[in-house]
Amino acid sequence: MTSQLQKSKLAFIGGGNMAAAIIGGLSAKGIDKQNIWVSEPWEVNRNKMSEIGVRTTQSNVEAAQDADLLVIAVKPQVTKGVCQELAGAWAQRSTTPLIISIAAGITLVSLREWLTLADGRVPHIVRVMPNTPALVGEGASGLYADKGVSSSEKELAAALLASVSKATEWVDGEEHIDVVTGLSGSGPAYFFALVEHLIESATNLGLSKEQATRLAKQTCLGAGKMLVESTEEPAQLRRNVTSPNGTTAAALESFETSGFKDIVDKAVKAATSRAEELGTTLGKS
Ligand SMILES: NC(=O)C1=CN([C@@H]2O[C@H](COP(=O)(O)OP(=O)(O)OC[C@H]3O[C@@H](n4cnc5c(N)ncnc54)[C@H](OP(=O)(O)O)[C@@H]3O)[C@@H](O)[C@H]2O)C=CC1
Ligand SMILES: O=C(O)[C@@H]1CCC=N1
Repeated sequence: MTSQLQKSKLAFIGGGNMAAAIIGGLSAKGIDKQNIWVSEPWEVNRNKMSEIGVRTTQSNVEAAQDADLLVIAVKPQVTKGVCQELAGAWAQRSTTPLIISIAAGITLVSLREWLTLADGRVPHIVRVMPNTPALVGEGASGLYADKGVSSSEKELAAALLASVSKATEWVDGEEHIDVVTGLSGSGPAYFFALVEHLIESATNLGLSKEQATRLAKQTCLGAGKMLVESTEEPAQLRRNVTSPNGTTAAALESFETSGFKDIVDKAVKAATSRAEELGTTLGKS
């Protein structure tokens, strides 16, 4: 973590699942919780944040007061209102925080318009697509900076995400943030769904749910660790498990006969398209 991040005042607008994951990861990394403000209207989520030890408020404007870096962590559908509220409150401020928007699909064109101050100034904005494994310091994040974002601001944004992510990737086109959303933003849910199905299948075949759960979870973790730590390609790791005419070959053939590649391809495209659609229906494309 950079010293600049350690001494920055961080504000999170919205204290839901993704904010909790990032803040939990930051807190585990030892960042000063007194430097983190969260605004959250829902008392239950606000209390969860208070229990972590960060400062909480119902007021977005109060959370954003004097912030160096502000994370917009509300649903895409409420992003416009939040941005306009903040822009209104910042009219008298000589400086504005670096904005990090994690809202799926919401484009820089929209964010810029909604965040423009009365005197025409526009805060600097970085779009980021993180994922919930940030909570355990194993996040994967894609980033794209608006024009005008300085290299030190890019470093600050990257430092925030890198402190909770093992893969922090600047993408070379804004539209690629939607692809990151379809890959790693939504990705943890794909693996959770696969594990749910594995447990159900093994339970139906006679294992106890508890045993099946332990074995499936550890298989997922072990495979993930090999993917990250091995120098071999995913395809080679797959081949290493697959004995000719053995059990894995039988399962993989079944996957392919059921159209596995196509199923995954369609799912990633569906998520990517949904992100694009959110951008066009909720804002400006
Ligand atoms: N969850 C994920 O895995 C990921 C999510 N994202 C993005 O992160 C953003 C947040 O998602 P997620 O954390 O899942 O959503 P959540 O609904 O869990 O969190 C959003 C929080 O914002 C609160 N909120 C609603 N309106 C306001 C407001 N006007 N001001 C301040 N807070 C408000 C909500 O309160 P209430 O419930 O009362 O409405 C809620 O607690 C989304 O834009 C999503 O696209 C990005 C990557 C991954
Ligand atoms: O499902 C969603 O829309 C958000 C964005 C990526 C993960 N969750």
